[in-house]
Amino acid sequence: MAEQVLTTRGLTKRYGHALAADHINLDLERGQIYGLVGRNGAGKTTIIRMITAQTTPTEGEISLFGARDERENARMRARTGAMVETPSFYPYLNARQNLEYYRIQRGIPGRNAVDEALEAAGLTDTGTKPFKHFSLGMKQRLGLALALMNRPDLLLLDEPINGLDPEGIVEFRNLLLKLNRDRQTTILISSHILSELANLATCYGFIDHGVLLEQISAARLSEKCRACLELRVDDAAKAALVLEEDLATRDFEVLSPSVIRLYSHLDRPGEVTRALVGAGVGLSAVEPQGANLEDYFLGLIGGVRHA
Ligand SMILES: Nc1ncnc2c1ncn2[C@@H]1O[C@H](COP(=O)(O)OP(=O)(O)OP(=O)(O)O)[C@@H](O)[C@H]1O
Repeated sequence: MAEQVLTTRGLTKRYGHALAADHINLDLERGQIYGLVGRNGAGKTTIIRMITAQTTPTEGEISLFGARDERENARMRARTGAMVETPSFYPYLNARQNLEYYRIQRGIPGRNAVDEALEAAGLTDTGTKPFKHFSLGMKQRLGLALALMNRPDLLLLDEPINGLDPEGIVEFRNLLLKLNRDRQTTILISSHILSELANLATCYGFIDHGVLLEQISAARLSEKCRACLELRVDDAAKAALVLEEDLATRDFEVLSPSVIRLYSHLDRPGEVTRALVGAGVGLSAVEPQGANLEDYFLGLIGGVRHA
């Protein structure tokens, strides 16, 4: 069985009457990259801050690496690294000097921790350049390096991609994929833009108004977002037979006795209509469908995107 890295049950945070996180149940297994997706103010930061113990939950439980109580959790937190707010770095110090400062402050043994972290964050060639001259992408990578200095097994990243240009996003994504592959680091990463996490997350949790609306694997999500023709028929079993025998396709799903999703013949709806009607199937609609990832998320929260 895969190792359970993080479990939350009923995790709740209340600020006055407002529920920032409402009974959140998360399950992260070793090696997963979990994308926590929600609009600004949905509750992502609050959840991450409860996991890192920067904020106390109003109610609910957290278990890191199978810990059974808060004392064990406190020990297990040494196996985590987090980047929640952009850390404050010294503007006149370079990447290495900034990390060395934090290494000593946090009591992390071994000077090679700094070199390893710089390497893992793709920052080995910044030389003597002071932090104040770093691009946003470099700043974010230094934040990542800091979170990696203790070689964490669980990495918690709050909106690390926010504001990066497309090239910066790809670079950051590749760094995380490499960490995940080489060290089996489990990653929880939040974003308000679902597509930023595409090709990265292996599992998604969609959050809105503090509520975790859905957890879904990346494979299942891309299946759900696959382009198709939705056929509304009077007899799905009979229609399925026609698709198999007359159109020689099995690439469809019967959703209900009257709805079929056909993933082939996308550019030939006329052919599909002729075959079904010709075989006596009552056909009331043939509709091209296929949400992209962002549409799926918006459909789920039922709202308009907020900037
Ligand atoms: N310290 C606080 N006091 C009062 N309300 C807070 C506090 N921190 C967060 N909130 C509220 O809790 C809700 C969730 O905020 P949170 O920062 O967790 O959302 P988020 O999804 O991380 O959004 P963002 O990306 O904008 O930070 C918001 O309505 C926010 O105003």
